[in-house]
Amino acid sequence: MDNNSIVNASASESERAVEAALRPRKLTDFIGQPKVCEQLELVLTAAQNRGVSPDHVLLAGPPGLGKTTLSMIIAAELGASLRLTSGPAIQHAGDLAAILSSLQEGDVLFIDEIHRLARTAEEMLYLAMEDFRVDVIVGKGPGATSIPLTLPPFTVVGATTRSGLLPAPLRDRFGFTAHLEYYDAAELQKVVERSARLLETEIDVEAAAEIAGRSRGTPRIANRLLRRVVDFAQVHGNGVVDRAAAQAALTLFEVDPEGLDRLDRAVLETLCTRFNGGPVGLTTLAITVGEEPETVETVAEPYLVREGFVIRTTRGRAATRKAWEHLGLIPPDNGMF
Ligand SMILES: Nc1ncnc2c1ncn2[C@@H]1O[C@H](COP(=O)(O)OP(=O)(O)OP(=O)(O)O)[C@@H](O)[C@H]1O
Repeated sequence: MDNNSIVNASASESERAVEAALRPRKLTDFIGQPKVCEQLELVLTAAQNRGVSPDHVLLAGPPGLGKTTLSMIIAAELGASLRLTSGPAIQHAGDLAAILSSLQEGDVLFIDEIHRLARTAEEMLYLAMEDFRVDVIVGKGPGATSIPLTLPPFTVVGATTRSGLLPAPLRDRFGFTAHLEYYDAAELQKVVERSARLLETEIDVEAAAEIAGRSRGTPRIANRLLRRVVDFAQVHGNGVVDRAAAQAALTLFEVDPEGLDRLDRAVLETLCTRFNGGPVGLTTLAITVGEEPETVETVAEPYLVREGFVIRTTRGRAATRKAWEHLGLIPPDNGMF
């Protein structure tokens, strides 16, 4: 088990290319996140009515919930050009200066993983966002001079999975921050049904619900599971996705009805059967499972804790009653429950 897991919320570059076909292009096609959509629509419409570029927008939330999609929708709704970059792609302030100085009036600049910008670039960005100005350094050493360059008005859309890591001065430059939440099962079912339509695949309601229920609140995972289910239905059936095909495909890929995969279940089984439910330290748990502590902590644990299968205590990780019941085991009568 590694980051290539079918239920990993992050995507590789090649997967992003496949995903592009499934992105909603308008705010009205964007499923879920009703508060964010309503707020965003207001911000964009008000700016358009005034004939100005909207405030800078920060999109905060876990991977795979639609931050890149929303940035594209913002540009499309404004009829603006979109420039895409990311924190890790900007190694030096000069890289950012080159992008900023090429912006046209009204452009939308999307900066993914904005919390990973280099410090010098961050400082340049404050100034550009606040005063639409960038100081370009010409020359090197003692002869270097700084030439102020005025930029046309533009809108930065920043995306971050870790808004807590953003320095306050940068956070303050965003006039509007949208917090994306995990999707509920009904919303994910709509995502699956919409994607199936785009993939020209027939899917019944039960199958869409089955996939949605195993998608960990994340559209990216829903779309990935759907692609595997479609493969299964095409290879083993007539291409129509029904509940039996969905269940068989997801069993084959070891994603259970709660969306747990092989590593998640191995962690729970180890906790319950080897350590009587814990608490047990992370390192001991990871060694017993045969994984690196970091993998257990960053890949399996967040979802297990979020869904109430595991709790973190000062003495280590412990299984909850829900974990025992999920594995079909009887919780011990040790006063923990
Ligand atoms: N609300 C939605 N409705 C329909 N599809 C969605 C929605 N949100 C996301 N998706 C789909 O999920 C996939 C991932 O979305 P996106 O790339 O926008 O996520 P992200 O939050 O930017 O992820 P990351 O943080 O990893 O960059 C895309 O294929 C997109 O079409």
